[in-house]
Parts: sequence; structure tokens; C-alpha cells
Amino acid sequence: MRLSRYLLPTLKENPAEAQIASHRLMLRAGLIRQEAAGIYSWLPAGLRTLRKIEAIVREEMNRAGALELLMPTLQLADLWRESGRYDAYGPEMLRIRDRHERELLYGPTNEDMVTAIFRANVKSYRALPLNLYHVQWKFRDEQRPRFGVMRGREFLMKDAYSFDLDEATARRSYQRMFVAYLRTFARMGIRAIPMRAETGPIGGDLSHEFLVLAQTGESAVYCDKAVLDLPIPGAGVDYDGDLDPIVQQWTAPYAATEDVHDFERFEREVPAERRVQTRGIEVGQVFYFGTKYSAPMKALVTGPDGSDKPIHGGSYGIGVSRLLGAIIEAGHDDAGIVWPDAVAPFNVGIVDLDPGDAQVGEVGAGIQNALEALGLDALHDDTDERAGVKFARMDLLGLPWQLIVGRRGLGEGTVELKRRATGERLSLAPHDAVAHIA
Ligand SMILES: Nc1ncnc2c1ncn2[C@@H]1O[C@H](COS(=O)(=O)NC(=O)[C@@H](N)CS)[C@@H](O)[C@H]1O
Repeated sequence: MRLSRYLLPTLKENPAEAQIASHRLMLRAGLIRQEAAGIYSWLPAGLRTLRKIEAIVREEMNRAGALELLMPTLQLADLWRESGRYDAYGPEMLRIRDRHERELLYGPTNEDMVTAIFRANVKSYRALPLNLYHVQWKFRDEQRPRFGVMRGREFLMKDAYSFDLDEATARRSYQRMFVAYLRTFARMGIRAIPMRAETGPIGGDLSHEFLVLAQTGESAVYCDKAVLDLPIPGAGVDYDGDLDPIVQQWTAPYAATEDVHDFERFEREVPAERRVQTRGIEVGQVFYFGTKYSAPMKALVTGPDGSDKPIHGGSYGIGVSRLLGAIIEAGHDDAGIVWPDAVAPFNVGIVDLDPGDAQVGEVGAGIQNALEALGLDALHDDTDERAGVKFARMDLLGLPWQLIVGRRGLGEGTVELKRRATGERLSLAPHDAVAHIA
């Protein structure tokens, strides 16, 4: 992609309304634009990262055996009356009337709707276990939307819903999602720690939040340092096997958000030198809630003994749009964003130092083609701005690699490769630089 034909509206100044680094940097790097409180447009570079995050979530959900569908953003109020949640949900729910005065709402979550889909299509326990998920925009009329996409009003969520015959098999579904979440966040280049959590409006009695540790996190968290360096399950993990050892390993060390923190237990169980008290950004949450929806909505299956019984359910959310903010909070410096390789808008920023010089342009274009042939995406700064402006913009945008092409370097047969995260620079022949990145 040539920057001279792209839209990357970077800002020189820090926007006054941005209080935390990720909000500031997403605006300054031209990734998003606020349209209303908590409601954003996703500009081209921001959308590229959003889609890369979504793709990793989708791959790991599919690996764990979940089936993707897509439910609408608008839902009938009557559906929420049936599950008994319509009034309880409160002012966060955006209620809408259509031209026929029908009562609708912009969905904040989909337990009710997915239970209705299940009820209409599944009658026998032989179809279980079943896990249905989608990646869909949600609306929650937050009292105080803030921190940019971190606490928005319209936001992108992956929400999955499991259906099982009984509690024991429902807990296995819960464990599959727990393991899938460990893999998902690790693949994005962040550490998200599972912690015991409150269940809140979703309900149930078993829940874990996955939190990225960051001082700007909204949740105070308490954990045993041991939980911070446990091994991530490999791509070959057997989701049909016994996942209990993995879940036990990750839930044995003390780890709790403030609303379920037990001070005495923390002091008793965790030696002082291993006690971590910090803040975290909740990027995902998993719930087991039994028959909370299937009973009132009569989502029943005929069991092996021939009797009809309500299914045991669980729901599993990931804040896809919130993750851009969380990833930036976990990876930035004074110069700007430092993206993990897997989710950067582009893998490489090619910087032309002498735009208009035929040879420099040719080598830059050749490198871009070579990278794209390797499945890597590159943003080619072919503008005629000063080098200093170009470097500052690339550092702000935070692409993992900068590949600098200039007349002087080419005179010695080299280009310069810079690793954004470490600042390390290498002078290499163009094809060696491409090989080094690949
Ligand atoms: N206002 C918000 N802005 C951005 N992301 C949010 C917001 N509210 C929640 N999220 C993200 O969405 C994830 C799931 O939300 S949740 O309420 O915990 N869970 C559910 O809604 C369940 N239906 C899971 S399927 C959260 O972990 C968080 O990462």
C-alpha cells in the first residue's frame, strides 16, 4: 500500500479529551475518529488491525469446535421479556421503536436470542455439546463512555454460547473456551490472565475474567506471581480430551478481581514476595449459568432417559474492539504504538528517504512486492515529506519493522532495517532485509 494514496490522518498534538495512552495514540495515529460519545468510525489502518484481531479470535474459536453464525444487532423487546431480562437490564439498554411502533432494542448481548435459535432447531441431547458464536456489534448506553474504544457504547464483541445436557458436560464446554482464550490472547502478543470474577447481569455462579495487566486498567486485581508465566496450550491441544489439568494449572494460583478478592485467603496462600496487586483491562469473560435462560425460555432437549430437560448453558465474550486499546496499553512508548507482529496494521513500513529518485523508488517497490509475495503487508511511505517527519510518523503508527531505503545506502548496496520494539538497526542488502523480516 502506498501512503501517498492512503488515508492515515495522523495528529501532531495530543487530543485534549484523551486521558490514557491508548486513546491518545489511536486518535493521533489516525486509527479511529469519534462520531459521538463512545461511538467511533474505524479508519483504514485501525480497521486492518481490528480485522486481524477478529481473525485470530475466529481461528481459535473454530479450533475449539465452536460454530460461527451471525445474529442481528436489533432484537425484539418481547424476546427479553420472555427471558425476564427486559426491565432488569436498566438504562444501558438502547430501546427503539420502529415505524409500526414495535418495541426493539440494540442488542447489548445475545443469550436470549441464541437460546431462541437453539430452542427452534435442537430437540435431542444427541446434538450436544453445541457452541454457537458470532462477532457482532453491541450497544450498551454506558453512563460514562471513556478511554476511547476501551469503554465504548457501540463496540465489537465475539460472543459464544454453549449448550449441554447437564452441569458436568457444561463445565467441559467452559473448559474448552477457557483454553481457547489462553491461546487467543497469547497469539495477539499479550498476556491475559484468567481471574475469578463476579457474574453480574449475565448471571450464573462460575465465571472468569481474562485481564491484561496495565496500570490504566479499570479493575483492581490481586494474584500470585506464579500465574504470570504459565505455559500457553499448544496448537495441537486436544479439545475432545481432558482439559482439566490445564484449567487446574491456570486456576490453582490465587488470582481474583477486586469484587471477589478475599484478603485473608490472599495473605494466607500467597507468600509476600509473590503477591501481585495491580490493575487489569478485562478483554474477555467466560460464564457458566446453568438453566438461567433455558428454563424460562423452555429450551429443552429429550435426554437419554426420554425425559425433556432444560439445557445447561454458558456464554463466552471477548472485547474485539476493546483489544486494540488493551494491546496499545500493554505496548507503547514515548514515540507511539509498539504493535505485536500478529496484529499490526502492516508488518513493515517502507520509508523512502529520497522520493523522486528513480532507483530508490524502484528498490522500495521491489521490496514491497517481495514482502507481499511472502504474505506480509507493507505500508510504503512514498510521500515527499522530510525524513524526520516520516520517521516520527512510522514510530507513532508503531509498525513492527521499518525498512529505510535511501540513495546513500543503496550506494553501498544496503537498506536499513529497524525493529520498532527494540530500536535495533541492521544494514543489509535489500533481499537479505526481506529474508530477515520473513
Ligand atoms: N462498553 C464496552 N466497550 C468495549 N468493550 C466492552 C464493553 N463492555 C464489555 N466489553 C467487552 O466485551 C466482553 C464481554 O462482555 S461481557 O459483558 O463480559 N459478557 C457478555 O456480554 C456475555 N454475553 C458473553 S458472551 C468484555 O470482557 C469486554 O472485553
